[in-house]
Amino acid sequence: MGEKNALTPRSGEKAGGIGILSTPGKCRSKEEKIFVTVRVRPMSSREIAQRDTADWECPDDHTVSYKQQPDRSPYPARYSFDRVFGPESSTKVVYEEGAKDVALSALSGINSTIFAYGQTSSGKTFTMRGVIENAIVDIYDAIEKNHQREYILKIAGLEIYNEVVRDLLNPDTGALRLLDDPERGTIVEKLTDTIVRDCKHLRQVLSICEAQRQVGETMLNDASSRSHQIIRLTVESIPRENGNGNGTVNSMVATLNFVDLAGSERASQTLSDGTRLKEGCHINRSLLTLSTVIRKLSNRTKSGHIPYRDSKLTRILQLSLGGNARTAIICTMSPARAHVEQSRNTLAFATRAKEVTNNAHVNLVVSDKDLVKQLQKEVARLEAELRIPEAALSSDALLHQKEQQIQKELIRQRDAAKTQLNEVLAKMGDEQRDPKELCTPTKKQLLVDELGCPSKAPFMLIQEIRKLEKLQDELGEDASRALEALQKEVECLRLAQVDMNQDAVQTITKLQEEIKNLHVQHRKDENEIEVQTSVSTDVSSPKLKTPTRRRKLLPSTMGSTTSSSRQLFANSPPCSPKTTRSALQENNENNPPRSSENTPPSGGHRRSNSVDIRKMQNMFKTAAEDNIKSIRAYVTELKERVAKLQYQKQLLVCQVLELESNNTGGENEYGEMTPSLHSPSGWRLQFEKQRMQIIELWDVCQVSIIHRTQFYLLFRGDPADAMYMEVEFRRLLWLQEQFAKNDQNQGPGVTDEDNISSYAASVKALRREREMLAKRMRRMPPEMKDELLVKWEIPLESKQRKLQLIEKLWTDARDMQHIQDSAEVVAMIVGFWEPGSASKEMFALNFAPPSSQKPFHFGWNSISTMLNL
Ligand SMILES: Nc1ncnc2c1ncn2[C@@H]1O[C@H](COP(=O)(O)OP(=O)(O)OP(=O)(O)O)[C@@H](O)[C@H]1O
Repeated sequence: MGEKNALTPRSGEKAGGIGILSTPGKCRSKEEKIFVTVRVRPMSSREIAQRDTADWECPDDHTVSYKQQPDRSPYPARYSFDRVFGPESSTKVVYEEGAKDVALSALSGINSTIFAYGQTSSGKTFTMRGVIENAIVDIYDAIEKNHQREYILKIAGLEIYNEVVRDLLNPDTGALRLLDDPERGTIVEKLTDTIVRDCKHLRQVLSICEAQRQVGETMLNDASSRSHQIIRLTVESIPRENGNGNGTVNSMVATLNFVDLAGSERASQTLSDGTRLKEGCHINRSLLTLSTVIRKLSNRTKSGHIPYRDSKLTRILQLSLGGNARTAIICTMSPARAHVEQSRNTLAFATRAKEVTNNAHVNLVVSDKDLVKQLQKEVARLEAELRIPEAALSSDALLHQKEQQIQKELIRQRDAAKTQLNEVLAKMGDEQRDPKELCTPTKKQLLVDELGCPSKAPFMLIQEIRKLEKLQDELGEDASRALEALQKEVECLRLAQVDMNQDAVQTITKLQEEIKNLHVQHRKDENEIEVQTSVSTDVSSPKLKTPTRRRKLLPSTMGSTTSSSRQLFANSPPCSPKTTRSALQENNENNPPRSSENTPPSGGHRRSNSVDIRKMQNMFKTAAEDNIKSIRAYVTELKERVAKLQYQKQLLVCQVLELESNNTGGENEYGEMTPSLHSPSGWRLQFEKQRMQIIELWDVCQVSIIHRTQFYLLFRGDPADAMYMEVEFRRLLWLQEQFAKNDQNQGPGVTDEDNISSYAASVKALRREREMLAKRMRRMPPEMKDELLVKWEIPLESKQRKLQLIEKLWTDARDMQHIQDSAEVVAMIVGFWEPGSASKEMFALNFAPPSSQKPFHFGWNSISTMLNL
């Protein structure tokens, strides 16, 4: 019991949070087993008179053993418990060593229960009376010694008689109802709680309870308790100093239950009938439920329903049985041989009870008054925060600061660009207006100085203009992006702070207005620049062409003029996925990144004058983070829509093909006559032939062998498959054509990575797929693996035997047995083949070259992934 003192709370411990302050709070809970002791009473005079013998003995403080144990008895001869008290043990010792620690926990805010269990006349009432008396003395003693806290004790008494709950302090109320409280568990409605004045008053109240309890005479006990009695002490305490210094008053509240159960009895032994028999039935039934609850709790590994609700006793004691309470059970037994069977039952119950774990914690409460005070403080604090714009609108202020920084930066860059442009235009204007002036020594010299070589001047000027144009474009894009992102951030903030005070709302509105103005101002400025650009472009007569390669690499919104990018942003609602971030993302995902490698160098201008996109992205990253999910969902949805459209398109292609074939009167594209598709034999022939062609084309185009397997196993000759066959055939022809074209065009500097539809890239992809399948073979059961190796004639001990096997698959397009076997092996490895599990509509009929498809997608579920869109 000593280690359980660890549960004693420190004084001034704080409750978890405002939400639970009005009800018992939860602090430092600890799992702890029920403390189980056994008390063997002396032989009663009745037992002695009947010449019964004492068959039980207590060899030590933890063991009780049966003296007359037969050799082959199914029962244990010895039982061990936390403490065993022999017939000579006094009740004081039983209390001190078996109940005191638990009883006094209530003073520390921990719920506690002590109950006596045993057969009738085994000494439960005798023991509990002593335990209660000793506990009262100790409780008052402890209260007197504790000068730091003030205690209030309340007492209530109830009995459960024939499954009816009665108030022992107010018997006239009749049957009491049990109610379920989410915080406190089961509560007894209208149970009288009497505030105890002092120890003497407590004893008086206890005696009233005792007097009210149902007692009757039975064959075994002259004063047998016919009901379960629960005496409930409620111990509340508050620190005398009234608070812990931080405004929270720590009240603790705990209940201490003393439970004196009615004893289990056998009608044969008690020779009861009539009323006693009925009582005995109720007693036994509720004790049986208690026993079941204990048994189930003791075997928690087999989680299951705990039937607390099957009896009033277990409902009321629910917290004490596996819940928020410390519990001690004192099992009483007679040593007499006549009761050996009942005693064994008691010991079995005690053994199970030892395994039940409770989870007690200190219960803290804050009175309503204190709670109101605390909430008032919190409200005042929040109000004060809202009144101070800096504090309440810190995020707003930060945003404003950012916006100002960006604005400054944009203005600075715009001015720099303008100045440069003006300078260049001035020089050019001078040149055009008065060519002679250029020949004047000063001006000519100036230009020569500036450009290095007079003969290169026009070319250099064009270069300068080109750089400026680029700069303007970039600036415009950057500004649009920045403003859009800013607007979005403000919008999101506004939405999030709808409930903010009026000040905040006004500030936001003002900020938005400012941004709007800035946007208008920016456009105005930009228009000016555009006008100047067109002037400069006109002036520089040779049309400046962006190199084709660059145009191809840059997405339209990045590579074209600012107006198109503005259009994109302008069309997007602020919080739709198509905001700045998504636009950037889409560009990044679908196009090569705009890195220094892909963007032609624009001198030092970009570095020095352009807005740092990376920096800006980082600035807005946080705000955009939340939007990413919706962007992804949006993109996925788009992909799926595209996939569906693609599929619809393919169906149309098939219909056209069908019409074509009808129009040509059964003549195929090779000028051969095809058998009628409407006759089964005709279709079969056509199918076999087309399948052969497809298999050969797969081989030629180095198509994924997983794809081949899927297709081969799915389309087995059903006439309804005609269009799928045709589409696959057309697709492969197209691929073959593409490969031929690409291989012709492929120059020495172009790698396979550049040219994803090259034959070489497909070969590489197929090799990777084979390697992956070889790795995947490891998951197969060894016997199955060996069987396959043998079948495919791979030596079992050879190196890389799995890869050897995979490399043999799908290699002979003309051998149908080989194809069939290959398909089976691939399907087995990938594990996707379950006949009937896949629909043909889900099949990937993609016109993308195989090398650009992701080869390792298993399963048939996602159209978008399968179509690789
Ligand atoms: N440890 C003990 N030492 C001496 N006498 C005892 C002891 N335990 C019980 N007795 C006596 O045995 C008798 C039966 O005890 P008690 O009424 O407490 O049994 P019980 O288990 O409460 O029975 P029931 O379930 O029928 O109410 C009483 O006369 C009591 O005084």
